[in-house]
Parts: sequence; structure tokens; C-alpha cells
Amino acid sequence: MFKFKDQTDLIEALATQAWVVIPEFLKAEQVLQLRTQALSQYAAGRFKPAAVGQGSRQAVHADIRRDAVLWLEDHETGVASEFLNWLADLRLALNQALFLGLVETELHFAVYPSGGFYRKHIDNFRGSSARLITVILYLNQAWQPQEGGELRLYLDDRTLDIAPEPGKLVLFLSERFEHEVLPTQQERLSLTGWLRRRS
Ligand SMILES: O=C(O)CCC(=O)C(=O)O
Ligand SMILES: [Fe+2]
Repeated sequence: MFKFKDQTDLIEALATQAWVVIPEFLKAEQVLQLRTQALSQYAAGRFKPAAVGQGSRQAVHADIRRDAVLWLEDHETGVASEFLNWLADLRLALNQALFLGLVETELHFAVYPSGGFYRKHIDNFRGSSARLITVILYLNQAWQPQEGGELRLYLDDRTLDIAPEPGKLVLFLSERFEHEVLPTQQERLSLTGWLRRRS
């Protein structure tokens, strides 16, 4: 049902390169289903302005990130549940191949309004390295270069700009690369999550 039912190549790429991009991981109708689910919840006011930091240090900083998020539940249906199952399989396969000790997945929808961005950061809270693998799935309908909103990964020797095109899946080692979301000219929708080990 998803491209990469066999996750071997993906795990190999993560192990050697520490990042992977899979264009059109989702089919158009799968993107549409998740998109519709996210946008109806967004319209119903269920998203919260995304915060930075954790615990008593957690706060909304509109100068650092300007998106709104909604965490997924355990009892999702449809494509959301299929994707959660796919991630659970990936987590187990990664544990077997690379002994990563991943124990859980967290996943949220994110909406960046026009003008939204997320400044350069690393995906872990101070003093924690529970998030091992970052997973991002783009739920936009179409994306033109002039709309901006690229994910910029700071690789060891260069930067890599990834356009948030419909159904594209991105994975990378959370602590390995600083990254940012460049200002978007268009509402930008994604499903973002982390495969975690015990904190
Ligand atoms: O949406 C993206 O491309 C990246 C989002 C991100 O870096 C994050 O939520 O930590
Ligand atoms: Fe991030």
C-alpha cells in the first residue's frame, strides 16, 4: 500500500547516509485523505501553536517557529493508522538491523500558515536524546519553487533543500543534522514525528 513495503533499502540508506528522501511515498488519494483529516481538525480549532523546549521551559516563540500542531492519537483510522503501523514495522526493523532500542513513535500534524517558518534547530530538547529518527511526510497538494517552505538540511559538506511536495517522505537521524523550514508563501501541511528510545 505504501512504496517501500520492503524497508531494507531505506534502512541501508539511513545507516550509511543518515538521511533519506522518498518522493511520492504516498499516492495522491492517500495525501488527500490525510490532508482532509488534518484540515478539518485545523478548521475546528484543534491545533495548538507549536512550542519550543520542554517542561517548565516550554513556551511558544513566534520568532523561532510559526506553525501549529495536533498530536495523533493511538486509535487513528484510515491512512493515518496505516502509516503508524508502517512506522511501527520500521522501528522494529531498525532495532533488528542496527540495535537502536527504539521503543515508541510520536507523530503530529503541522500547519505552517503563509509566512510560517522554523528557524535552524536540532530535534531534541536540552539534556534529552530520546528522539533518534525524524520522519516528515508532506501533505501539500502541489508545490511550486516560488512558494518557498523548503526543509533545509545542514549536511556535513553542503546544505540540501527539500521541497515539501505532495506525498514526499523524509527521514534523518534527529541529532545528526541541524535543519530549518524556510519561510513559506503558501499554507504548508505535514505529518512530522520521531522514533524514540527511552529517555
Ligand atoms: O516540516 C519540516 O520540513 C520540518 C519540521 C521540523 O523540523 C520539526 O518539526 O522539528
Ligand atoms: Fe525539526
